[in-house]
Amino acid sequence: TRSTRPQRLLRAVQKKAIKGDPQSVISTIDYFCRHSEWAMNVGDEKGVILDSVVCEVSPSTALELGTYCGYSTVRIARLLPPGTKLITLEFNPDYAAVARQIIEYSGLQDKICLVEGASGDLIPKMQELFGIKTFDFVFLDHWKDRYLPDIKLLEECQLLRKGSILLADNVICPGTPDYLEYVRNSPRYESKYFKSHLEYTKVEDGLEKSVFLG
Ligand SMILES: O=C(NCCO)c1cc(-c2ccc(F)cc2)cc(O)c1O
Ligand SMILES: [Mg+2]
Repeated sequence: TRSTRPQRLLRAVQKKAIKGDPQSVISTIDYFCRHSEWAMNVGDEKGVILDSVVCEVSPSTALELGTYCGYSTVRIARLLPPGTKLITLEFNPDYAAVARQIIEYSGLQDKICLVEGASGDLIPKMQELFGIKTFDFVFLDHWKDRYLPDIKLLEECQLLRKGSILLADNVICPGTPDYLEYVRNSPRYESKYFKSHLEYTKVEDGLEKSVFLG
């Protein structure tokens, strides 16, 4: 049967990227998605904003919701200080299987822990599974209708601390209106919008950066 889009993206990485070189994995995926087949990675334009926030926060503990093929996972992990771990959650087993191979190809597997399952089920288990007390940084890039329930869950599970940074992809396209309304109006968050474009297109999209105030 016909290969899937994630499998074709993985094949491009295995064919064109330099093994053990995260930047070449990132560049190969961006080239493939721009010139061969669009895919829903955060991409190079929004990726530069993601990089700058990760460098600014320099997190000791980081969580990504929505791995997909591992593009942003590699983008984030390549910037993390030694000894820090990025936990990434993916519901779709086919996406997770490709992401594991792309993460391994990049050589960053020791900085990344990919967990398969629903974020709503896994978030309450972060303390027991990983001994995590709080997250310094959370990147939201999964189902857009899960952004709001999942940050409320992070609050309830006391996984956010004063100064924790949330960075959300796709707040315009496909859009996360209920999440935006919440973080922009809640007294518990200070929020800022970084205008950009939907990956590999001219369509408007952007990232919302929100600081949890405790
Ligand atoms: O659903 C998304 N992510 C979760 C996957 O499990 C997602 C979708 C899109 C997108 C798709 C179709 C379109 F027409 C426009 C945007 C973009 C993204 O960056 C995304 O993260
Ligand atoms: Mg996205």
